[in-house]
Amino acid sequence: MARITSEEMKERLAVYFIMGSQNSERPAEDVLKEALDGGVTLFQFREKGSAALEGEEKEALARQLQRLCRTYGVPFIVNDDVELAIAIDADGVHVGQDDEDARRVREKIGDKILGVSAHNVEEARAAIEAGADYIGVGPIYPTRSKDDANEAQGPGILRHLREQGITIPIVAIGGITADNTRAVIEAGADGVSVISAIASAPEPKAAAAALATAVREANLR
Ligand SMILES: Nc1nc(C(F)(F)F)ncc1COP(=O)(O)OP(=O)(O)O
Ligand SMILES: [Mg+2]
Repeated sequence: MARITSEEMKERLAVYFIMGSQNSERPAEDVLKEALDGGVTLFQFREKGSAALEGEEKEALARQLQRLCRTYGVPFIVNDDVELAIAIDADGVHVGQDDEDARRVREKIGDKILGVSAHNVEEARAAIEAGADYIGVGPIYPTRSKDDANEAQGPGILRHLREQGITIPIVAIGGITADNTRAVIEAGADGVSVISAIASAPEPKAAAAALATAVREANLR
């Protein structure tokens, strides 16, 4: 299997749903199915928080959600846990600045998708050097989904990265909704990643569809 192309990566980043067992009162599988029906293009399993599953329970949930994504042809990305991603043959991993070194992760995962969090030009350039296929930039707006999140940066960081010649596929993260999606796409993001905008929505399918429409319309401008 070859590395994903930049063009396909950008398409996959359009509506990037992220969740784990702690992000909804409902079973994760039910929420994910509705999100996939609504048009989610990429999924990240992010199992974090004080009551996060561990060990066999975490792997069992990962495999369950991976199976669901496979039926929709949507790539399955694992957050932080590189060993789990390899054990279940996930489609990729996402690591942040405080996780395993991205260069080391690239060596371990071969051609799988590698996503890296970046907050500035230096971190973006380092991620590219390390072999990232995309970078997650944010939090763009205040978020309640990550208790150790940095200060919200606003869409300006996206514009700044593009002005500094960063051309790697970028997904915006942090407080993203269908209402602010146009601003982040116009500022230079290729897609949006969300947790609560879908996982906490009364209708995850409609929420995913609204995000997909907002990204599509912003790209037409
Ligand atoms: N999980 C993420 N996914 C993305 C993605 F690009 F995929 F949208 N961007 C950023 C993060 C944040 O990654 P990190 O800084 O390690 O914190 P955590 O492990 O708590 O998520
Ligand atoms: Mg992390």
